[in-house]
Amino acid sequence: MKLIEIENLTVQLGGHTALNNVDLAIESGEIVTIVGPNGSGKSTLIRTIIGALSQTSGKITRREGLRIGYVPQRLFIDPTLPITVNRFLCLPRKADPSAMEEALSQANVSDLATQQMTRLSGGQFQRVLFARALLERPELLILDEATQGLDQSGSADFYRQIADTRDRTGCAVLMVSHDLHVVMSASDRVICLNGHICCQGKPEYVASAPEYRLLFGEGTKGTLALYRHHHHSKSDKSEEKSEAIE
Ligand SMILES: Nc1ncnc2c1ncn2[C@@H]1O[C@H](COP(=O)(O)OP(=O)(O)OP(=O)(O)O)[C@@H](O)[C@H]1O
Repeated sequence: MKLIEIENLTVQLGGHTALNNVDLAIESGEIVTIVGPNGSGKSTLIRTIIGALSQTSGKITRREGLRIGYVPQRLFIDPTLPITVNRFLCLPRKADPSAMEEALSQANVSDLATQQMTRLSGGQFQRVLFARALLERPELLILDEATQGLDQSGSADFYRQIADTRDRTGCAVLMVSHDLHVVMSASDRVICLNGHICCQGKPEYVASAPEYRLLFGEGTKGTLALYRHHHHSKSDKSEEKSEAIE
């Protein structure tokens, strides 16, 4: 079932065309990752989907009553403002204590409930933002470079958590990432964006697509190795294709 359908989306910002004729649909339960160079319109796409930006033309159809959980790239909290994790989770509206406990546990930060937000490490902070998004009981979880500032193993842990959440709740996930090496293996579908969609498909297909290689170069061996590591029992044709290009 389609949760979101985007048709012919064009977004102009200050006279600059950030997105041009983008078509995209997100199906229930799939993990979709958007990759693309700096300035390629990734955040613009996400922000238009959540309604923070308006499209210049085109159409976005959201399934009626769709619950979206959003994890931003970063969030500024005034360092002089004392606020605990539990209180933060109650913004903008009060949350049920057992739901907060559950969300923190799912994000693997149960022990941080009474900590001050300003004392959290970058990784802990992002996990709390993730817990906050989970409180919405999202059918679609949207993450905009949520692992920015995390090291590679921290990012890999974070993506594992996201995949676990999808497996447990059946939510779809749409995320933007620069962590090509780890994110490809965690995705069902990768969309390569550069103002328009250059190519899209299964991770191993995109990694070998000429359009992707033009943008990111040939250095995808790590991606493919990791992909195979997670899916070594598969022996479908696409797997053979990813073997063949190394
Ligand atoms: N308010 C604005 N006015 C004019 N141009 C803008 C505005 N906001 C963004 N842009 C431009 O739109 C383009 C897309 O920006 P966007 O932030 O969506 O890219 P991105 O792919 O998310 O980049 P990054 O990987 O660096 O986060 C960029 O060229 C950017 O300079």
